[in-house]
Amino acid sequence: MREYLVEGIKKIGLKYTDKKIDNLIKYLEYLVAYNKHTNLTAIRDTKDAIEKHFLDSLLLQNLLDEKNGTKAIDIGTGAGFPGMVLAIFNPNIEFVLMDSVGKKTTFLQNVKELLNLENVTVVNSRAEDYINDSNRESFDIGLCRGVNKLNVILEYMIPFIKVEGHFLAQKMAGTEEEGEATNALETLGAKIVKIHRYKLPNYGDERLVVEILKEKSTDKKYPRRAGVALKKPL
Ligand SMILES: C[S@@+](CC[C@H](N)C(=O)[O-])C[C@H]1O[C@@H](n2cnc3c(N)ncnc32)[C@H](O)[C@@H]1O
Repeated sequence: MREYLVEGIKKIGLKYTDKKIDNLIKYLEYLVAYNKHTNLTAIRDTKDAIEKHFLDSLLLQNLLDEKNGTKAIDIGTGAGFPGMVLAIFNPNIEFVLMDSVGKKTTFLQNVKELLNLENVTVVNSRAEDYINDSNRESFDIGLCRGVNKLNVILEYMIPFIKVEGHFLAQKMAGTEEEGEATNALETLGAKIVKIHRYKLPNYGDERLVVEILKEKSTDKKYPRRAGVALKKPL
C-alpha cells in the first residue's frame, strides 16, 4: 500500500519526505481499523481510501503551494479530508479541522496525538456557531469537500477568510453549481477566479477545484444562524 500511495503522489508531481509518507500510512491504518467499529467513511477498501481520500486531498497541494498561506480551515472535514492529509504534508501551515459530529472530531484528535501534529487544531462545532470576532476573516485558505452545494458552503466559509484569501472548494465533475452561487458570491464579497480540472492519478476520475478569491470584507450578519444557509441558501 505504501508503494501505491507513493506512486500516486509522484504522478501528481509532488515532492515528499519519508516522514510524511510514514505519517500518512499511520493515519490510513488507524482510519481503516477505527472504521471497523465506528462509521467514519463509507469507503472501506484500503486502495479506494488511498485514491479517493488521500490522493484526492493531495490534488490540492500544488494550488496550496502557490497561495503561500499560513492559516487554513477545513469545514466539514469528516474523517480529515482534505484537511488532515494536507496538514501532514504542510507542517508550516496551521490547520483548523472542523466538524459538527463528535465521533469524527474524537477520531481526528486521536490522529493529531498519534502523529504529534502541532499544526492541527480540531474543532467540534458547526461552522455557523464557531465564528466569533477573533476568528472572523482570519484564514488565508478555506477547504471544503463534499459538505453541501456551493451556495451553502460559501456562507459557512467566506466569513472566515481574510480579504485577498482563497477558498479552494473541491467538487465532483458534473455538479456545475457555479451558476446557482452567483448571488452568494456577490453578497459575501467573493468571486470565482478559476475552475481547475484534475484526474485521480490511478483511477482517472475527474475532479474539480473551484478557486474563489475573497475580494471584500463580509457583512457580520453572515453566516446567518445555524441551519439557515442550508434551508434558505443565498
Ligand atoms: C459528506 S461529509 C464529507 C467529509 C469530508 N470532507 C470528506 O470529503 O470525506 C460532510 C461532513 O460535513 C459535516 N458538516 C455538515 N454541515 C456542517 C457545518 N455546518 N459545520 C461543520 N460541519 C458540517 C458533517 O458532519 C460531515 O462530517
